[in-house]
Amino acid sequence: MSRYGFGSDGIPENGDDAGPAFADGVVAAAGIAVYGAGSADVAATRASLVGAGVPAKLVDKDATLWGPDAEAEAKIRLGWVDTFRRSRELLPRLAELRTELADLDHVVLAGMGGSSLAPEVITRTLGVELTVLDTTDPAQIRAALADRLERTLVVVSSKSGGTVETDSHRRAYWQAFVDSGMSEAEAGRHFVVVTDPGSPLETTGHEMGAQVFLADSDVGGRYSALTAFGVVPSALAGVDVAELLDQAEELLPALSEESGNPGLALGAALGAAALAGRDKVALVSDGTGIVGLGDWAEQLIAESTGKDGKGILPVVIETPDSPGAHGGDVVTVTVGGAQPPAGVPGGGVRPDVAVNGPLGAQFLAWEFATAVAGRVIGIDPFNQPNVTESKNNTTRILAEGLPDESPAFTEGAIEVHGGSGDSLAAVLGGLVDGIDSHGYLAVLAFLDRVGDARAEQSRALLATAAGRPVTFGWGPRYLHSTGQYHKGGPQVGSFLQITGAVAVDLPIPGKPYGFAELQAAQAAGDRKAMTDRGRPVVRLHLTDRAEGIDQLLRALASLPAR
Ligand SMILES: O=P(O)(O)OC[C@H]1O[C@H](O)[C@H](O)[C@@H](O)[C@@H]1O
Repeated sequence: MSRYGFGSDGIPENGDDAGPAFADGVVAAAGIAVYGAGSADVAATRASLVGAGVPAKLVDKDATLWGPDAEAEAKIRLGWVDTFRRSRELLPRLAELRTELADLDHVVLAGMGGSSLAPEVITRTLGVELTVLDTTDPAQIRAALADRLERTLVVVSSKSGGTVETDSHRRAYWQAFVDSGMSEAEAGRHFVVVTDPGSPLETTGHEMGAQVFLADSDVGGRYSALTAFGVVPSALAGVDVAELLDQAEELLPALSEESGNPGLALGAALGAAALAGRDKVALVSDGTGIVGLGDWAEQLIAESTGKDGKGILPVVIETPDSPGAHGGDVVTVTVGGAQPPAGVPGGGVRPDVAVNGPLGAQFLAWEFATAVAGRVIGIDPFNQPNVTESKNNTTRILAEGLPDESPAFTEGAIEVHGGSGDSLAAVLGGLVDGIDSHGYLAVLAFLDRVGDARAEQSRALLATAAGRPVTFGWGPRYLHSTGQYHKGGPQVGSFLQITGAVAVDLPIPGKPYGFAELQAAQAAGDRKAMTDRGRPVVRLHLTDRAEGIDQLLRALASLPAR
């Protein structure tokens, strides 16, 4: 029997003595079912968590669960457990606002990391349009500004109120509204602000004449899916958020239980696997109705656990057919929304663990599981000690100017910086060969998520060539997510950074730099954080983006598979 209760052909084992194994491996409540968390290792971990009273204590928001060093932060970070109650209070005002702003039917969400990832999953899953801006790419932002401006409602979401990308989007939209002939009062009507009480953005929002929603301040960004950060933009875009809150509420009672507790089962499975050396989690959508949860869970898991040289690396796999879902140090987790009765979870993948159930309950179950896994592996799941490193480098670079770097060589539309070899294929082959035996490769693309979307195909090609976990992140979005793990987690990463020429820049009103310079400084700042750690970093700069992406994909396809 496999260690997580699934057979090697992906069919749950239910022959011989393993007859009830599959059934035993299912922990379900409130529509959430966690399959495959019944192995001996997991059972021991679960028993020790139960012995320490963790489930009930966590539901009671006991801040002592992660040790004395984590206690102060945990005291102000456990509101996510029942935040859905407070979020309900927002619903009448949101309904009114939707009617009042019915003419603004193009909703743009400016927000980084925890301030945009949940609304993106919610709206994608429910098929509701929402334009998410979590980029500094000038072409992507210019395209958003040019799209139905007079009908655009911009939700500016930032917990701290000080995030440079979000502040820059706010400035660019304000300028665009005013330039289009709107009065300041009219422009203000096009903004909704979501922030923590007392943040600088609260003041700015009022000054702009925006609608201001204050979020639960005792919930950290990556745990904020069911707070105003998840609820406000989703509701304004047209989602029935009450349903999501109901789904979470229904799950809560089970989370304090010693058995029949899906959050505990998932957390114990992830934590036990990490302790046993399986510290990468491949997240695969099983195709049963939840779209993009992996991108949200990626931030939750990476930023919560990747620190002190420890952590769980989330690896988002595009489809059940994509390469890289399995590996000796990988736990394969499929995620879905509506497992048919008697259906086999996994959507064609051979999962170690399968999590299936409604989205609102998934959010709460994954948050609970991450906090539990954090205790198992011995880290503080609520801080992010290394996120500021790249930000500080970026600020310094913006003040001092971009580093003067010349490429090792240029091949076609690609300038190659770093690595060894005298052709693109050789450099890429060398990068892949150099991946640590317990390591991973991260592709970090500071490009246009929409216009340059094909760059994402590099992940699957590299996974095939490397035979090791390969992640893909759009910069600067990943800096607010997996960036913490890259710097704070086990130092076994190799990095392929992709930057691109900017044809037409976009100024940031009130700032001495434009988006192109900010984007370049963010890429350079993160490069520095990695090279300072001695990690292998290759940078490919595309002098022509479309041609450069083609060339890169061709070079990757030519690498031998492992
Ligand atoms: O909501 P904000 O304050 O703008 O923060 C957005 C993001 O910024 C930081 O990088 C944090 O590490 C993330 O956890 C957070 O979600």
